Amino acid sequence: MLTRFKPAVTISSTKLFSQNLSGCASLLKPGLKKLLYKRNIPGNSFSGSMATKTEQTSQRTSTEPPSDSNGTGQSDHTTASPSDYTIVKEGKAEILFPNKNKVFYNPVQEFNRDLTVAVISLFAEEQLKKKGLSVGGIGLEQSDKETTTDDLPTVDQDPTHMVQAGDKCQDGLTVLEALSATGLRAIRFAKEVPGIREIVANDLSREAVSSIQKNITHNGVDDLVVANHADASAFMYEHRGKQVKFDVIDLDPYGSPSAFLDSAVQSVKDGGLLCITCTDAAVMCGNGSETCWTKYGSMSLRAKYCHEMALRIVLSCLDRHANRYHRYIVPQLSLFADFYCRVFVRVYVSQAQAKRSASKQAMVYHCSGCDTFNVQRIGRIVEKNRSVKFHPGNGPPVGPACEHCSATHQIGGPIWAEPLHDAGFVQRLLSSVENSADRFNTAQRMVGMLSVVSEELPDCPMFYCLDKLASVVRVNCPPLLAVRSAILHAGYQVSLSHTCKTAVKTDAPPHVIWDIMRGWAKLNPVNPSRLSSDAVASTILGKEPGIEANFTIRADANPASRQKGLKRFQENPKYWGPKARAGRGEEAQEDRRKRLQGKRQQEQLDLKQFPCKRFKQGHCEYGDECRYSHELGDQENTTSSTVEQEKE
Ligand SMILES: C[S@@+](CC[C@H](N)C(=O)[O-])C[C@H]1O[C@@H](n2cnc3c(N)ncnc32)[C@H](O)[C@@H]1O
Ligand SMILES: [Zn+2]
Repeated sequence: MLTRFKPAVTISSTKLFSQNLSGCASLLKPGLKKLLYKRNIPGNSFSGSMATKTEQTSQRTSTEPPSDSNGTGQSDHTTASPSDYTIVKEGKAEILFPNKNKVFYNPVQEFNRDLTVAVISLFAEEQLKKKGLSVGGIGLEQSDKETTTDDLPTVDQDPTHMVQAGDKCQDGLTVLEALSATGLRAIRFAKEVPGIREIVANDLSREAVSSIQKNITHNGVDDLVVANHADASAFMYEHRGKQVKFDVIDLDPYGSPSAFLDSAVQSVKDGGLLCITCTDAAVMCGNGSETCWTKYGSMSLRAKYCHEMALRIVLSCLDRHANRYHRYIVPQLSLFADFYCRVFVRVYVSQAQAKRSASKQAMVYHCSGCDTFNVQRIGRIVEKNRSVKFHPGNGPPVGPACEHCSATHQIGGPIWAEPLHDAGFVQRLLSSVENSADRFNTAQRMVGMLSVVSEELPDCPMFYCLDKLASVVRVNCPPLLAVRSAILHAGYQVSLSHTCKTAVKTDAPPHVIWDIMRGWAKLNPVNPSRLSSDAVASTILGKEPGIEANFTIRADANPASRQKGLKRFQENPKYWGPKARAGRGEEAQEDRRKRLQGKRQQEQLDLKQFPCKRFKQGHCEYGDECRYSHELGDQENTTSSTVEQEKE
């Protein structure tokens, strides 16, 4: 059983809570009056109409600042000295971070938090517009005048209708940061997102809630942020059904969010926004597909497109959770950054729309020999006149063996096969960040990444990776622009993916891609001795191409984000990676991590300087995974020049 509602206050203050606060408030000292008023907010505002007395009491007590871990019943902010904390500044927030590492904080995730502030600001802007209010300071004032998007009314620029960050807005958003740790995110939302009515910063750890409370006071956001001590799932379940729900829920757990998804999809308002982080990317990238199955209900694959597939697995899982409650998702933005997935999705209620979800999900047939992939939708919709019929998908799209190399297929999924992003939303987000870059420390990276995202082909799940295509057929790696041009010359579309800098995302069927590689191999002949022992390469190159590839460089083959020289694919930040959980011999682990950071990678790099003997002799079964170099002679030059071009 949960113990979260166990009051940690003295009996006299608990008694006060059970009385009518407006009646007794005048008897209290001003400071205490403010504190009690604040604690009472969740019960009143989330219940919308009138919550039952029991509900109010339990919610109020759940927001009590917890006792310290030594069980004195006294919140440790009354006893701690300033030397117990390090001050961390991020955005407009200043966080007192406990030196004992009892509470979680990962500085590397600043990009994640910046992005979330930008996304929620834009979401708030769109929601408030419907209520005749406009928001200031998020870089959209100009574009608002220029574009009237969606079904939103135009808002006059009357200053009395203008909402600023930091001010409480009665018509504004209710936000739940369900796994808050220090409260950093919640406090940043309070200070940087305009149009906030209330934010609940929740955590299960007593130390964390104590830290949140301290930081709320330190930042002077008592009127906007409430600390709450509860299990996130239980708290969200309390706000499903007829209870008034949250406009925005942020989930930023240790590892997988899977345990929180069912409650999250139910406790967000119709049309509300979920912001979800997954730092268990490894399991979604094929390292433990059985674990991926237990957490997300999908099989992951070890493939070059695995980071995009990870995003699609999370979205698939979210939509399937939502469907159980006649809900469905619409992704706004889905990013793979550094070592984690971050998805922003809106959740809507509609039984009719939820029925369409099977046709938005797909299985992936991945060739174990040449990495060709085929996507198979699970459902099929036939619409005629006004009738809509739902059928199982037709398939499979492949035979028992790969038509290109004769190897067998692995089956991955289900994955989300619809677009990862809402193009309009991404465009407006990009404008907002460009026009107010000084709001964010990581603005440059945000602009670069959002620019690549805005160029991604929306209807082409997954992609090929240029170096992998080349290594499969044992040719030197063609320049990215040459392959992109060949695809365009053949009459298909092509784009990059924000998840991989050598991605070839295209609507061209696999046989066209292999024809292009055959064409490249004709221009750059492969040493026959290399082919003789490689069944995959010799099978693919043994077929005559159906089309003649044209590698003449086209101007439209160079994406705008690349021409502009934007910061699109950043190097891993220092000490990157998911941080260890708080309070578990953390210091030692952290030190160890810093000591070892990059060491293994360095060792790998060192070995990569030596040519692989097996590869030289014609066959290395380790392929891309080999610790030694497979880049020999002229190959080396072409590959590095491709990378150089990418860096330009
Ligand atoms: C990764 S940290 C959150 C970091 C924070 N969002 C940030 O940006 O700095 C995860 C937090 O979730 C809390 N937590 C873990 N399980 C929980 C649960 N079931 N309910 C509520 N909080 C939980 C942990 O105590 C920890 O503080
Ligand atoms: Zn194959």
